[in-house]
Amino acid sequence: MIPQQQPSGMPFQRYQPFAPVDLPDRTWPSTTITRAPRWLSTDLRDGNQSLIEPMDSERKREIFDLLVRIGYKEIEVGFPAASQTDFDFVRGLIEDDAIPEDVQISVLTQAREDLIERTVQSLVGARRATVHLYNATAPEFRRVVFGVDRDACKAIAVEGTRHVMKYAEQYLGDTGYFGYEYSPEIFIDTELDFALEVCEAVMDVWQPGPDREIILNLPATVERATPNVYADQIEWMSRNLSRREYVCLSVHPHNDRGTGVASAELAVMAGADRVEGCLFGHGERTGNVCLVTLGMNLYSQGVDPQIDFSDIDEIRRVVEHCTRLPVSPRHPYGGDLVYTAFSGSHQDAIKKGLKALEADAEQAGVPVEEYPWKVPYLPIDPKEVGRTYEAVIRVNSQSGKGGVSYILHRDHRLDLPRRLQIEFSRVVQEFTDAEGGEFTGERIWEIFRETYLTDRGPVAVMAHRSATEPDGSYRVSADVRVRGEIRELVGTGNGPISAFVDALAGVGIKVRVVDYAEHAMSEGGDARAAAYVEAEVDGRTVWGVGINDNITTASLKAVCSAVNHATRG
Ligand SMILES: CC(=O)SCCNC(=O)CCNC(=O)[C@H](O)C(C)(C)COP(=O)(O)OP(=O)(O)OC[C@H]1O[C@@H](n2cnc3c(N)ncnc32)[C@H](O)[C@@H]1OP(=O)(O)O
Ligand SMILES: CC(C)C(=O)C(=O)O
Repeated sequence: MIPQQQPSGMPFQRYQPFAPVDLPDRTWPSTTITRAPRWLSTDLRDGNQSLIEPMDSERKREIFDLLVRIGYKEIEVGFPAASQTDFDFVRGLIEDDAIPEDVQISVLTQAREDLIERTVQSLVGARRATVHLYNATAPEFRRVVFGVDRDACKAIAVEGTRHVMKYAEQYLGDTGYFGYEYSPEIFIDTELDFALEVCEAVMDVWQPGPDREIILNLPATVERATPNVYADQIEWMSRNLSRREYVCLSVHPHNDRGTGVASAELAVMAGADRVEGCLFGHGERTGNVCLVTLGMNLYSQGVDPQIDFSDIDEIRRVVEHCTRLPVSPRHPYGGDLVYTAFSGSHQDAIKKGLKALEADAEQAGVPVEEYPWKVPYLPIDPKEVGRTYEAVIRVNSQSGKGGVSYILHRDHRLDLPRRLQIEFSRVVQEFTDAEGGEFTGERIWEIFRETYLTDRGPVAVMAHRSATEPDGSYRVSADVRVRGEIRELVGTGNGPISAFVDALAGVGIKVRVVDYAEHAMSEGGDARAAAYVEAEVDGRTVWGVGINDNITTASLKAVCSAVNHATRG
């Protein structure tokens, strides 16, 4: 019988479903994103305002320099009217000439005249700057926070815009490029017709036109709907706004439902031109949408994100240092574990995928790093964000032969035959089950050596000489330590292995070779070689391994290894 779910007992009835948008002819579901939107980083504002310990000027500057270095062109640098630290930081950027010519800084303010004046004052001398004004427009905020009706709420936005223009003229004049951004805060909960009405009224004051854009930013201040609803809202606004060609339609998703990235992506499909967010999703509560994930999602679809994430760990280090908050090891693209497979079937597929990629690239005559990436379980090539393949496959009790043999190949260039992979992974499994935790490459190598490359056991070959007899048979004479005593053993066969097996039979050690493989471990004449022998010894079928500069020596060692392995059990 299928198990029946039980009522949770939690008071879910207190919550209402989000009302959908009536947009039956929506077009966004059938669009695709073919180029990066404009990005605005608000790490230094929304990101900073939500830290346990807000950044000091040094940390803010470190983030600013990082953002510039990796390619962000629009950076919200603070809320200058909020504190002397924020004000001084903006002044420092301008006075130190730290803002490249092609970077536009922006600053946020409430729609309060004194705050607007101070905000504009912070920008004196800036080459390119935007004032970003906001007021909440949602019904609950009109009622509870501001105690205003629709008209009074709209008037706050309109008056605020006038004040921005007045003080910009007074303090900034024509000294640089001055931009304006307006956000109906809590847009996601605002009636669409009212959001439109407020934005239109703001535009009537700002008068956007050629070379005078307005940024209208429609925030999901608290993400409360599924991403498709946000997309509908954005498409509706995009369709209904007048002067659309002069409007940069911007979105500002938060991540309260854990769908901030999806909301941003669907919003771009629905017509948004610009996305505001933070590196690694810092920001109020669950954070702003993560700019790293958005950028790398585009990258993984073959679209240039216009941001350089090639040293993702450096980006993460700076962000962790400045925010004093860790990035989760599971964070898309930048987390420590996101390119790592522990489980057997994943490791197996990755190992095969990497091998196939190399082979396909070689066949196509293209360097592997230029060949179209297609490796199971890895959406992108970790090397492109500065990771190596070292961390891709890691071994614990969930791992199988694929992972173990991958590590032996990666670290020691050993290509274990399939049945040896199976045998050795069982050996490793016994250790991982008993000891728990992760097994490093060194630990796996130690177990491999203890299992196959030790001389512990009844036989060890010390030296050998061989010759081809007149009848074409092969003759081996070998100095062998047999049960603690050095003996010279002689045997014949159709090759060195069968001759050596014949020699061992002379001292009562019965070996039947079932399978054999060998390969060079590196290229060139002086390459070391690995030999693998699967042999039946005393009724047990086991593998032995020999490694030596000389392939014959490696083969004889592999036979001894099988004997010793079988005897030790
Ligand atoms: C969604 C967002 O992230 S918005 C950005 C939020 N970020 C911040 O608030 C960080 C910086 N803020 C601050 O440091 C402070 O809020 C300051 C310095 C700007 C203002 O401080 P205070 O004057 O003490 O006001 P306070 O912070 O309590 O703000 C609430 C007042 O501002 C009003 N208000 C809030 N937002 C706005 C707005 N966008 N436009 C106009 N008035 C606003 C409220 O109605 C309230 O007014 P009341 O006191 O008359 O009831
Ligand atoms: C000021 C606005 C854009 C904001 O931060 C939000 O709504 O989350």
